[in-house]
Amino acid sequence: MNNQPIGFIDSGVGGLTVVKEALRQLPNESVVFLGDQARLPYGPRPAAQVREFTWQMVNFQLQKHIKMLVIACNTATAAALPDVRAKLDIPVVGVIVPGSRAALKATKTGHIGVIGTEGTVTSHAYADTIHSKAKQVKVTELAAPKFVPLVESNEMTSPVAKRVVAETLQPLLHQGIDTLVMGCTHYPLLRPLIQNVMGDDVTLIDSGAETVSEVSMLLDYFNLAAHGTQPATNQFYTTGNAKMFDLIAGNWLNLKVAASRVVIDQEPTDVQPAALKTVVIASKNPGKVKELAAMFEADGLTVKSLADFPAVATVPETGKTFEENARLKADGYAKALELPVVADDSGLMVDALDGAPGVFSARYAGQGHNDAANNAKLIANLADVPDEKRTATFHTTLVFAKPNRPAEDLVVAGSVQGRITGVPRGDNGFGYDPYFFLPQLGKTMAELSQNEKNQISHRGNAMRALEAKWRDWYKED
Ligand SMILES: O=P(O)(O)OP(=O)(O)OP(=O)(O)OC[C@H]1O[C@@H](n2cnc3c(O)ncnc32)[C@H](O)[C@@H]1O
Ligand SMILES: [Mg+2]
Repeated sequence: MNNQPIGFIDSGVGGLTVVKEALRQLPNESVVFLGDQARLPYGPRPAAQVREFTWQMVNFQLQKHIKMLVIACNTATAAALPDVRAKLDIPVVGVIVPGSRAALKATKTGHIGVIGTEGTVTSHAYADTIHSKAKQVKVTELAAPKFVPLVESNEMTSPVAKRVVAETLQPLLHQGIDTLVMGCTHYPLLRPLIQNVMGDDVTLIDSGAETVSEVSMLLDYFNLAAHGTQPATNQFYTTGNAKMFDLIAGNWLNLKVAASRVVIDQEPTDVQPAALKTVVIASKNPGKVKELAAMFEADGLTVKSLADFPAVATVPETGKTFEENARLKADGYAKALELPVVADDSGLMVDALDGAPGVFSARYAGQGHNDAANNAKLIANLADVPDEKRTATFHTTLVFAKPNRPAEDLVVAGSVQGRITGVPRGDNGFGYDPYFFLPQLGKTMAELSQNEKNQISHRGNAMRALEAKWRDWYKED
């Protein structure tokens, strides 16, 4: 009997699929989980580097006095399990043998498919393990390098994920494969998509979940199981972004965790692949988010908005200018989320109303304000103003902020002139768009497509100013 925790390590959040199964099957056991999100994905890295990183995680876990170690990562298991097992005097469990065993049990056709990272697939760890037990079984291995970035950027159900999964798995179809090993602990988070492409006749093997049965057996064999007399305690650590970690754990695994960020290597880590970089558009206005997202997505960044972070406290817009408010929002949310943030403060300035509603554009109608009420108030206030005096300007200030470094904010602005009509036109856009008439086009802003609006709008102009500068600014560190 032993109340010390079991250590779990992975390159990212994928290993949590194993932890979740452990919490279910072994509720008395305490868990220490460490994900090396700052350096994922491990898949494309050389085996020697994966081994080095794995040892850094192992050393962190040893300081937590673990009684058993689970390498909840296929890439790390393939690269480092024999080495780690040889040097530690506690039991060390990998995910490849349990996954292989379960696949052998499930297959009837004798043809097993294995999907994994490049590292796992080129090591042939699954094929070798399966063949060491049953030579006649056919094994087809396929690398799915795009899956881990999808999961780590919280894109599990997006149309992109659907397309990537369908395209990746094509080579495995119509070959007589009746069992498919999800040879990466991130993949169970894509399980519905994978099952959908492979068809209901194919049995999916969750190698991580299978591993927990092995852990359970070893606890008994070595007489290491917890007493169950005191409540289990679970600790979660990441080398990356703790908020993102908690979000994925909560949304997808229903695990309420509050991860802590830790540093396990003293050397500065190398740059994360662009696909894993995230920028948050700190706005609650879906119209704005839609207009701003395209620019960053085109650069391969993952774009989030405040809708992805429902728990974050709203930053009050107490500034007197667009810039003050945009800075408040950008700095406030960047600090709270520990991520790069773009904030937009914008509004309509009507000359006949001395620049109103200005920074109060969103709240013009007061309590219970919304677009319709704001527009109604605007039109009422302009009732006696003749057409030629109804000139107005839309303005946007954009502020790009890095976490905890407000002094380095990147600030740009853009505007567009027009006239406030009496009769609304068009269904596109948002806010005051149906009343904002562009004489040169003979249309209101709401009669333009998204693309057309971006070409002439205040936000489009500000985005072009940002476009010219942000990459250099973003790279500086
Ligand atoms: O603060 P966030 O969460 O970003 O969202 P918000 O809608 O409150 O945004 P602001 O505080 O910057 O207020 C801007 C208001 O100005 C108006 N507005 C800004 N850009 C507009 C556009 O492109 N078309 C129409 N109305 C716009 C609209 O009423 C917005 O609610
Ligand atoms: Mg606002």
